[in-house]
Amino acid sequence: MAVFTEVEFGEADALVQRLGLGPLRELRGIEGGIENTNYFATAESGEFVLTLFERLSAEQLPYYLCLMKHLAGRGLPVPEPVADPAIQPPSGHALTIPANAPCELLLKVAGKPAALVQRLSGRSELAPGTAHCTELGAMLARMHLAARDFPRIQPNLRGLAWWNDTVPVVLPYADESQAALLRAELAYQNHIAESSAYAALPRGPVHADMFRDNVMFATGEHAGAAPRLTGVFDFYFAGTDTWLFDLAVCLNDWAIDLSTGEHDAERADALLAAYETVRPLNAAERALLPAMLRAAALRFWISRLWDFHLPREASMLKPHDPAHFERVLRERVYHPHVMAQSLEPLAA
Ligand SMILES: Nc1ncnc2c1ncn2[C@@H]1O[C@H](COP(=O)(O)OP(=O)(O)O)[C@@H](O)[C@H]1O
Ligand SMILES: N[C@@H](CCOP(=O)(O)O)C(=O)O
Repeated sequence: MAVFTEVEFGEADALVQRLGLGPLRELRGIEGGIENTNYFATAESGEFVLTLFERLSAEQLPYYLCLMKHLAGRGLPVPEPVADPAIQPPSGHALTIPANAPCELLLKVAGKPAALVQRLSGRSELAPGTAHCTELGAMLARMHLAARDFPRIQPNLRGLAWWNDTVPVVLPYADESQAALLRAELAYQNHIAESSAYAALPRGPVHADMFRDNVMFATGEHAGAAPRLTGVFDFYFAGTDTWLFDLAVCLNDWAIDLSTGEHDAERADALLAAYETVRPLNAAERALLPAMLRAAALRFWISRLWDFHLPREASMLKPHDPAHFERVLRERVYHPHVMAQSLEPLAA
């Protein structure tokens, strides 16, 4: 469970009343999550999630919150943040908004930057089948397209620069074989990032952490009904990056056997085919998919090593297992062609 900062009921009540949502009825710390403090907040006018940001700064947050609002406005199942009526949204032409321009969605609670977002319905499916992967793949592609005209730009803060900074920090905790793999993979990813094929990849705002536990499906529908995706949350690792990296993050979580780290071809096929019904991959993306699957595995191996060996204080905390992404990375390095048969031949 992760509540790094305790919030007084009275302070949360004053906030929801100021935002015009009526009195607060209940405030409950949320289990799960490792980055931020989260509470379910039930107010007279509805159900919300109150998030206090523990690592991200007030300069970085407008990008995430405005992206959520942008996507919700385009009909994507994303929690819409509640605006503070006391803050003027930036004016001017949408294309000119700097990433850190003042944002009416950014609040302050217990001295920390915070947001209050709509609570989504549904439940995460931690053992997804092909039908869940189909829903996910189509939604991911729709999200990429819907974010194309989002007017702020902010790099993926857990991208290559962060990997280069953080690998030396975690190396002292790695054994010889792990250290060799971390160094070799980092060198490989730096090499890929300098290639012309990489420069040709389409990019835009991406979620970059769309794991099983950050997606919800409808509950209570009749037995045998096809799964229906009802929400995606936790946009706080989002950033401007390649769409292919985002797809690779999903494949490495939704289409992997969690006990072995092995590729699951059926689920991968379903996810990729659904993605391509909305947005077919181009030739550069097809060529670099194996490299991006490795990049996505490396990214989460590093962050898990970092969280595991350099933990923060928390009154409720459940760390993720770094060894899982070490296994996934080894699988991706040893079996680079597993996705080849999932890619439909390019139309002539
Ligand atoms: N908008 C939302 N609607 C419903 N539940 C949410 C929402 N946001 C977060 N949650 C719940 O809170 C938990 C932790 O949120 P998460 O964003 O993953 O935390 P962290 O940012 O710390 O990783 C999720 O597993 C989910 O149960
Ligand atoms: N999904 C990442 C870490 C972030 O955790 P989340 O609970 O915020 O999704 C991982 O599994 O390492």
